[in-house]
Amino acid sequence: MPSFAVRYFEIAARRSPLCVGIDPGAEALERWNLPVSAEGAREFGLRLVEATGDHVGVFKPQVAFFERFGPKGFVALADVMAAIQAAGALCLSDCKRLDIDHTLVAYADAWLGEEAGFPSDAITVGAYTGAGALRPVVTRAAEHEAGLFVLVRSSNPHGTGLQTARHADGRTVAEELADEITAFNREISGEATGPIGAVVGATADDVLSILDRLPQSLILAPGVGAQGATIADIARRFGPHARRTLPAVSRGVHGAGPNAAALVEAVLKLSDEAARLLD
Ligand SMILES: O=C(O)c1cc(=O)[nH]c(=O)n1[C@@H]1O[C@H](COP(=O)(O)O)[C@@H](O)[C@H]1O
Repeated sequence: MPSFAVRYFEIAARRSPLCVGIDPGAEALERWNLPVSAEGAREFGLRLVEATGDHVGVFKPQVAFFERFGPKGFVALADVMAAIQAAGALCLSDCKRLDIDHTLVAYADAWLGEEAGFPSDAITVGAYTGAGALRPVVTRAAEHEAGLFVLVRSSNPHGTGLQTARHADGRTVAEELADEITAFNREISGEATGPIGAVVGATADDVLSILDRLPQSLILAPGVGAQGATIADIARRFGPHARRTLPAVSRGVHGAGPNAAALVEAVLKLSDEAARLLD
């Protein structure tokens, strides 16, 4: 199987570079006249994938919105993941796992590879325990041609202080993490795009020095739509790095629902902007 990056570039060219989030929060479920339950979350995900699946390259189910319903929520998540796969799209499971290396092995078992509980094309992870702690999950991702997206610069205002704090050598915490990601990617993939991507919010203004340090990473850019950023903001803020960026949109798409035609229209409008502005 080709690497996650190769699979992404292929489907982005054929369908869209957009990453559509599946976030069945209570407000979204009520808007779609669905019960706030595991069944409602399942229906929400299945309808979104059914309506837009032909046009979307990557779906990103946010695991918390399923996990909140306990075991039934996890069954619902598995059904939605199966629908994503059946639609020929990539599944980026937004589970944001984070721990010491020993425990991350169990998370890798849960999310990466055919034998995993929730086999995903890619997942999101945190790195507060240090990039070195990610090694087992990096190894697993590389073995299974899966992708990892490490949270480097978040889209929310609360992360700024922590992520832009400076080391004695002058690099910010986010820049140091970016360097470590690139070192991993070089080790695994030589000069090619590696399995380790980065999450860099579309809302942040100070990201070029981070992106310059991530030449071999795909970039997941949440914050478009409900959090106030636009695709044009990504083009402006990310500069030459925009062409390997997945703009991530959740409420900005499903807020157009539940009507299927309106969902498709929202996806096509954003996809068209992304194809024009991010290339
Ligand atoms: O990793 C993420 O996807 C993520 C990182 C981040 O810094 N900010 C952020 O909003 N996200 C996720 O991206 C999605 C954004 O949703 P919307 O604001 O509705 O488009 C949510 O699922 C968030 O959990």
